[in-house]
Amino acid sequence: IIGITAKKGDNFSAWYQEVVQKAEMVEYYTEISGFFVMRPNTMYIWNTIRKWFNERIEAAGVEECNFPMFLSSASLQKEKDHVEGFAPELAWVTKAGEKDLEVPVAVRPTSEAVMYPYYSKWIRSHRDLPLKLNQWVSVVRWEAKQTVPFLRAREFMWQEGHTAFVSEEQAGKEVLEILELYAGIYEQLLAVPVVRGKKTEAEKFAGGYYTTTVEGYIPSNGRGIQGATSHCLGQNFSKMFDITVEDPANKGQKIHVWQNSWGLSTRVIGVMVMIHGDDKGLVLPPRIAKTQAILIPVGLTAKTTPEDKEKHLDRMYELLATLKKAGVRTEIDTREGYTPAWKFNDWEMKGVPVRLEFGPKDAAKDVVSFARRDTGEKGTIPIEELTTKVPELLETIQQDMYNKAEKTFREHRVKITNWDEVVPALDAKNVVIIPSCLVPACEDRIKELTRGEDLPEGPDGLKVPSMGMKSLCIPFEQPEGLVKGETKCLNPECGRLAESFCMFGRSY
Ligand SMILES: O=C1CCCN[C@@H]1CCCn1cnc2cc(F)c(Cl)cc2c1=O
Ligand SMILES: [Mg+2]
Repeated sequence: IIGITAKKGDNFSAWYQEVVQKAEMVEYYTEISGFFVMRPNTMYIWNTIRKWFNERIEAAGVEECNFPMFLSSASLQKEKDHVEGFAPELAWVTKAGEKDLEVPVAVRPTSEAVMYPYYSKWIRSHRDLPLKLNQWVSVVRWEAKQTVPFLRAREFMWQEGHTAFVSEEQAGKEVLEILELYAGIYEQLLAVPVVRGKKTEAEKFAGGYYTTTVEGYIPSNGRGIQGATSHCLGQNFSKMFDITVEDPANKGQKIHVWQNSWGLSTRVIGVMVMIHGDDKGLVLPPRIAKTQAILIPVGLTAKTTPEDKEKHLDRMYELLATLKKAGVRTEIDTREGYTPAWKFNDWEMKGVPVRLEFGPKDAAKDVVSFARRDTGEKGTIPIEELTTKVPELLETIQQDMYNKAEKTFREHRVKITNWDEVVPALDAKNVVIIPSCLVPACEDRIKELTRGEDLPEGPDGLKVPSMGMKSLCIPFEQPEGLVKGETKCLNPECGRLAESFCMFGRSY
């Protein structure tokens, strides 16, 4: 049988793996585990994101570059303090052909160590600032954990932006501008709501000064997920890599530049699949759908004469041309030997937002029958209104998908000021927002205190997460009710004063 066999509600991970393969988005690269083939349906989405993002960062003065994919252990040494935690993820090339390399080289897991020696060479005077470069590449991190398509892979595509400024203020301003673009990719293209905030000291990028983040929520398992990050690196890397300019204020003095780095990866596609998909398969937000509408002939039977069939199909090709001219990415499915029902299933599995059925009865009434993929709603559209009604319908679907996901996230983001309500809230698939002292040791203790009892292996090894909760971010949008100097950190064993409300959750 075609279609998805796993049910999203009872075996989420099996459902997810089935959907991304049967919707022809990825193949598992069975030769080497942890790697995936990105197919055209995925690349269309990634390229739509890339166009949208590039347009906006170019307008902000960011230029494109492409640095080598290998880095030397010497340059890695410069950032050894925070790299040691990552060392197990580094992939090394030690041989060329039969010969050992004099000096092994590492495959880039991120490109600071590759790029910043050149930032040091290029940036001499404050007139060389701001320097703003971005590259669209893939990186390798030899993950030890179980890999999952899009969400955790040993090689993934991303963009990494690396910028340098003369002052903390200029850097700080850009960090937030980029973060807002990341939120835009999620909310405007992928119809996925995100919470904007700052990572705690425990969760930030250790090599940086502070990390801002957009955090998503997966209703199926109640987990939080990091969506993309925009870091202010402060002067940490300019001190490691000697990136300085003359101080215009007083000669002979050097200023270490203030830097940012920001990245968004193909993980965003996995988040979109998990949130919008259903038991029929993928549900694509129209703005990123390669095919927005699929025209399917119906009502043509053995009794239909060849002339009538040809006349009918000719009319459908006219509809196809009309819709394409109106800017609707439309295809027509005239495959012989497959029933309309089979075709409906196939295109539903691939997540096409709108199905357009056209049969002799529709032709007689000069209408086209439509079916929405997201809600299943059906109806008819007069043919002369197609070029306005179908684009409108696609925009309605885009907004409805976002609003539905936003409501779900909002309803599962609960403010809690009584510790005893925390674990029940997590077990009810919520993320929580609690008063927190933001101290790393307190977070570690909270993780231990909130481990659920290990649920028995669910069906087919689906373990509902019972791990403890991690801090996800300190939301820029703070709830009411925290009185500085009075409200306590919610961790009953802590006793410190609360600094901010902090969002915590079981997470990826
Ligand atoms: O997150 C981003 C956005 C784009 C540019 N980079 C930053 C920081 C990346 C942190 N990070 C993340 N993962 C890493 C893995 C590694 F194996 C090594 Cl050696 C280093 C790192 C590492 O520094
Ligand atoms: Mg990692």
